[in-house]
Amino acid sequence: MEDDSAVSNALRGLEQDFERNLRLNEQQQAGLRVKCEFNGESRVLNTFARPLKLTDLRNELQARYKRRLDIYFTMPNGEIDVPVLSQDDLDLVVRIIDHHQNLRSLRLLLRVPPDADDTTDGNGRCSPPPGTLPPGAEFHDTASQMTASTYSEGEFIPEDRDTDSLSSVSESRQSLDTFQIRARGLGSRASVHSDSAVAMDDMSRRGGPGGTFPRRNVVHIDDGRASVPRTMQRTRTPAEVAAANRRDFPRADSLGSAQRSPAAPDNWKQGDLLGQGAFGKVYKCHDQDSGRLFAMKVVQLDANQDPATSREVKALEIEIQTLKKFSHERIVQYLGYHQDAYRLCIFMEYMDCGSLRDEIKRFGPIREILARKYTRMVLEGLSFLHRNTIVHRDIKGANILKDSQGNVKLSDFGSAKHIKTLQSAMSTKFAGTAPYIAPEVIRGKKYHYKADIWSLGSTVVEFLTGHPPYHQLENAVSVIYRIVSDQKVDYTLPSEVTETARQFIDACFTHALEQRPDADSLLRHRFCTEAL
Ligand SMILES: Nc1ncnc2c1ncn2[C@@H]1O[C@H](COP(=O)(O)OP(=O)(O)OP(=O)(O)O)[C@@H](O)[C@H]1O
Repeated sequence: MEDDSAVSNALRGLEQDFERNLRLNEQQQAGLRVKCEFNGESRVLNTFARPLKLTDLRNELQARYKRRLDIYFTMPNGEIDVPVLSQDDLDLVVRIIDHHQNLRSLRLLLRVPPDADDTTDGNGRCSPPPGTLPPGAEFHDTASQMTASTYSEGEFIPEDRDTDSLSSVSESRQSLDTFQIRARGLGSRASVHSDSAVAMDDMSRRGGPGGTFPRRNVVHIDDGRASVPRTMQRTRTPAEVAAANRRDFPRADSLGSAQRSPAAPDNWKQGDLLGQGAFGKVYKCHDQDSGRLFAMKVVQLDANQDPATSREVKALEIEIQTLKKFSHERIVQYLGYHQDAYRLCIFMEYMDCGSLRDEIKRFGPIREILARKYTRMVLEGLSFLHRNTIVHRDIKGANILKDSQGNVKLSDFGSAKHIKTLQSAMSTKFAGTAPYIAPEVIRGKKYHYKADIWSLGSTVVEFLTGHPPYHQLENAVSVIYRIVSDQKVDYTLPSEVTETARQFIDACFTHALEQRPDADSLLRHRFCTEAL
C-alpha cells in the first residue's frame, strides 16, 4: 500500500517536472518581455530574443530614455531591488523569472546613476545632495514653534498625551480585545495595514487572538488613504504642554498594564551619531524636560517632493503614529516623529549597547548558550508583533538592539519599507538585507508573517557563525538566486554547536509556508526551552 503511494507520488513529481520543462521551453522560444519602471512610470520594452544580452538591453534603454541609467531587478511585490551590473547578474535574474510559475516578464527598475553628470533628481527637478540642510535648519529647541501656530504639513505634530484615544497596545488581553480588526488601509505601500491583512487572515483562520489599532485614530478619506485625524493635530496650550512635559516616558517593563501612548519629546538636543544604516543616520538625543536619552533616526527628504513621495511620507508618519501604540518589553518603543521640509526624524527608545550586529563585529560569533537566550527574546518580540498583525519585514542582527541589562529588543519594525521607498536612490544597500530574505518574498509573494521566521533562521546562523548564510557570495543577485534555487540552505555551523540548534535553524528554513513553524511554536522548541 505504502509502496503504491510512493510510486504514484514519484510519477506525479515526474509529470510536474515534465510540465515545468515544457513551459520553460515554450517561454524560452517565445523570447523575453521586459518591463521597466523609471520615475514611477512603467513601460513595456520590445520582446528580446534569448539569451538576453546586457549590451542589447542597455542600448535599448539608451534609445528609449536618452540617458545612461542603472538597472535593478525587481518583482511585482516591490520587495526586491537588486542591482544588475553584469551579464552574469542578468542571466541569474532571467533564470529566477523562468522558474517562476506566473511571471511572464522581467521587471527592471531604472535609476539615474549617482555619479551622473546631472543635477536633476530624475524628475527633472533640482534636488540638494543627500544630507543638505537649508540654512538655519539645524536641530533646535522646538517648544516655542510648537505652541505658536496651527499645524500644517511639515510642521511638528504634538501628541495629545492626555487623550485616552491614544492609549497604547500592550500585552493586556483586555486592551487588545477592544481593538477592531481592519484590513483596509493605506494601499500597497502600508506594511502594517496591508501585510497585517495577510497575517491576520492566517491568524483568524487559526483562531488566534488578534487586533489592530483603534479605528477612531485613523480616518479614511475618499481615495482610500488614511490620515491622522485633525483632533490629533491641534495646537496645545502652554499649560497642556507643561502638564505633558511633567510626565515621564512609560517604562519598558510596564508590560501588561494599561498604558498611555508614549510621546515624542518636546525639547531635545541632538547628541552623538549612534550609527548609520542604509537609509539614514541615528543620533543619541537628550530630552531636556525629563533628562531621558532617546534615539532619533533621520530620514532625508527631498524639499521638492512629488505627490507620490508626499504620500509615502504621510504613510510613514501614520505608521509611526500607529506603531508607537504598541508596547512590549521585547520591542524598541517608537515615540513619535518630527517632520520638516528636509527630513523626517523618528524618535525611539534608546538602547545603550547598540545592535547584535555591532556586538558580533566587536566580539565575534555568539556562543550557543547566549544565542539561545537572544533567540528566545527575539521570538517573544516576534510573537507579540505577529499577534498584533505586524510583520517585521527586516529581522537581522542589525535590527536587534541590546541594553546594558542584557535585554534584546526588535527595532525598525513596520517602518522599514516606507523608509526604503523614500530613500530608493540608495537601494544598492539592499545587499545587506538579501541574505535574510525568505524565498517566497523573492518569488514575488506579499510579505507573510512567516517570512520573519525564515529571516530569524538566517539571524541565528549569523549569531553562531558571525554571518548569515550566503554572505560570501559577491553580489545580491547571486544571494537571492541561491535562496530561491537551493533545496536546502547552505550554511556551516561551528563543530561545538548542538544538533538541537541545527534542527531549530532548519525548521525556520522550511520552504512551505504552512509547515514553517510560527513564533509561538518555536518558543516551545528545545533550542529555546532547554538550558545548555
Ligand atoms: N534605538 C536605538 N538605540 C541605540 N542605537 C540605535 C538605535 N537604533 C539604531 N541604533 C544604532 O544605529 C545603527 C544604524 O541603525 P539603522 O536602523 O539606521 O540601520 P541598520 O538597522 O544598522 O541597517 P539597515 O538600514 O540596513 O536596516 C544601528 O546599527 C545601531 O547601532
